Amino acid sequence: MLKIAVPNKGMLSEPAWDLLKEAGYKLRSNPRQLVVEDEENDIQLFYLRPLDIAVYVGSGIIDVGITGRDMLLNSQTEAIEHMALGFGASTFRFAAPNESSIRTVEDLDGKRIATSFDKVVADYLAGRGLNARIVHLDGAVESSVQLGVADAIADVVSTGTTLRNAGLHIFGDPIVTSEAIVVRSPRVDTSDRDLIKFQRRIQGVLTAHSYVLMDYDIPVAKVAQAVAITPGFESPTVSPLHDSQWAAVRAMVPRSQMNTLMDQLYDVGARAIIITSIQASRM
Ligand SMILES: Nc1ncnc2c1ncn2[C@@H]1O[C@H](COP(=O)(O)OP(=O)(O)OP(=O)(O)O)[C@@H](O)[C@H]1O
Ligand SMILES: O=P(O)(O)OC[C@H]1O[C@H](OP(=O)(O)OP(=O)(O)O)[C@H](O)[C@@H]1O
Ligand SMILES: [Mg+2]
Repeated sequence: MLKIAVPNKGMLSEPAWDLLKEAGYKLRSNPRQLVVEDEENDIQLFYLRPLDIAVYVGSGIIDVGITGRDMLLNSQTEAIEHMALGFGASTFRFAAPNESSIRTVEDLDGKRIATSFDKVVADYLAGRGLNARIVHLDGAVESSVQLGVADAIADVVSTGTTLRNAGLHIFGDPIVTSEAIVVRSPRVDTSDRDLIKFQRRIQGVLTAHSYVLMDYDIPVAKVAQAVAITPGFESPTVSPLHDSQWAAVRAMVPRSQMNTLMDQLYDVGARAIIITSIQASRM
C-alpha cells in the first residue's frame, strides 16, 4: 500500500487535491479528516502541513508526497525530487525597500535578512562567501522590513503583487525556481511497482491537461506533409474516407501549440480540423 502525503493547506493544496482526484484517488470527505484509507486504489492519503511533507517522506515514514521544490530544498531531508507537476510555479528571491541602498546580493553582507526558508538562504550566501543574519519568520515576510526586524527579505514571488504592495524591489538572480513536485522517500526504489502505478496515473492527468486530440481531413497526396506537422505520440491514425482522394487523421498535439498547428495544416490543405479535450489518459 503506497502512503501519499498531500498539503492540507496553502497554495499547492487545492491543485494537488484536484490532481489526485482526477487520477482516481479518494479524497477526504471533511476538512477535519487527517488520513484517507483508499482500499480500492491500495493507497493511504495523509493530509499534512506543506512544510512537513519532506520531513515525513525524507525519513521514509511516507512513501511519496506533493510539495514545492523550494520547500524540499529547505527541508534538509533525504526526500528526493521524483517528478515536476507543472503548477505552483514561483521563484524564491531577494528583495529590499525601493529606497534602500541594498541593490545587489553583495550588499547583503552584514545585513539582516528575513525569510521562512533559512536553509536555502544560508546555503546561497555561504556559496558566495557572504555573512548575513537570518531572521526566521513563518509568513508575511514582506512586512518585516517596514516593521524593522530586517533590512531585506528572501521570499516566494509569483505575480510580484505582494512585493509591490510592500514597496519592495527584487534584486539578484532567482535563488530557486520552484513548482509543485512529487517527492519520493529514499527507501522507495524507482522500480517500485506501487510508485510506478502512482506515477503513471499522475502523468496521465498531466498529459490529458497538456495535450488535445486533433482530427482533420486531408487530401491523400498531402498525408505525408500533414503527418510531419502532427506526428502524435507513437504515430498518428490515418483512416480512409468515403471519397478515396481524402483521408482522415487523428493525432495528439500539445494544447499550447494547437492554433499554430491548425494554421499550418490548413495551409497544407487540411479541412474540418477539430480539437477535442482529453478526459483522461494512460501513456
Ligand atoms: N503565490 C504563490 N504562487 C505560487 N506558488 C506559491 C505561492 N506562494 C507559495 N507558493 C508555493 O507553495 C508552496 C507552499 O507554500 P504556502 O505558502 O502555500 O504554504 P504555507 O501554507 O505557507 O505553509 P506552512 O503553513 O506549512 O508554512 C511553496 O512551494 C511555494 O513555493
Ligand atoms: O508574488 P505574489 O503573487 O504576490 O505571491 C507571493 C506571496 O504568496 C505567498 O504568500 P502566502 O499567501 O502563502 O502567505 P504567507 O506569507 O503567510 O506564506 C508568498 O509567501 C508571498 O507572500
Ligand atoms: Mg505561504
